[in-house]
Amino acid sequence: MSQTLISLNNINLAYRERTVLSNISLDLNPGEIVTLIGPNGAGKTTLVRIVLGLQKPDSGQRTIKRGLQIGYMPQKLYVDNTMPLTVKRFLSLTNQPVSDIKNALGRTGVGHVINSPVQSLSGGELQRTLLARALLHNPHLLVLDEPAQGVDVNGQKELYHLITELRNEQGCSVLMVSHDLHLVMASTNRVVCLNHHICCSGPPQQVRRDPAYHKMFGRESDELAVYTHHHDHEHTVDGNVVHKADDTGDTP
Ligand SMILES: Nc1ncnc2c1ncn2[C@@H]1O[C@H](COP(=O)(O)OP(=O)(O)OP(=O)(O)O)[C@@H](O)[C@H]1O
Repeated sequence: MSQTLISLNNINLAYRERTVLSNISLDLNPGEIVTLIGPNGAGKTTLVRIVLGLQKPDSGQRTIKRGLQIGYMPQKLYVDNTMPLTVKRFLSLTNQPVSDIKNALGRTGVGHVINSPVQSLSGGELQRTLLARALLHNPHLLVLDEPAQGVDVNGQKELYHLITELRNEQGCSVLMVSHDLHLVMASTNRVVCLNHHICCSGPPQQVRRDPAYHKMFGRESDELAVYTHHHDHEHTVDGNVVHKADDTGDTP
């Protein structure tokens, strides 16, 4: 993996015998924006935690390029409402100089919130503050877990556009989790559809025509894509794969 930033090979993980991740192999390459999509409980955050090295898989290998800097934007931020915490103080916990904090907030479009309490931020301001925090580490890889949550549709488009701009400026790679393929289409090089295992992956235009993608997102996805094959497997409620008895083998 000379060029690859992080490589996952045959990752498996179960919680109390419930399969959460099955046979996941994934390479993250320089400069790529990779979007992980999948239904609630599909294992996206768990996979992100494995990528970050915060969670150990039951089996499989994670290989990381030496010296790789990762900036992480978590899905949720828990801040005690009784604890006074300004954005400046919150970002100072990264031990970065105030000038860098100001620059990062300015770059994500929220320089004006530097002295505001974190608890008072709007959904969009909070997401941009968390993005600024991830940028403070000058990352080679930005890992963003649902970066546009709590943001209205126009704000989401702007945020995904900003993520692409940051990738272009900084030359970093991006791994992000999203539920909205139609919104991330323009900002993504590769989509990985996860439902405990990788159901399909590829450029967004290809994935949105994939029957596995339709199977996963149901009627909502019908407006976006056209069936060309049939899906070769079903999922039980606990996410395990059951191959169809009459499968003819024309898998996507
Ligand atoms: N520490 C844990 N102990 C037991 N089960 C867990 C643990 N962490 C996650 N799980 C379970 O693993 C499954 C996958 O969770 P995960 O958070 O990775 O899904 P997700 O795809 O990110 O979901 P969402 O889209 O709702 O955020 C869920 O059923 C969850 O309840």
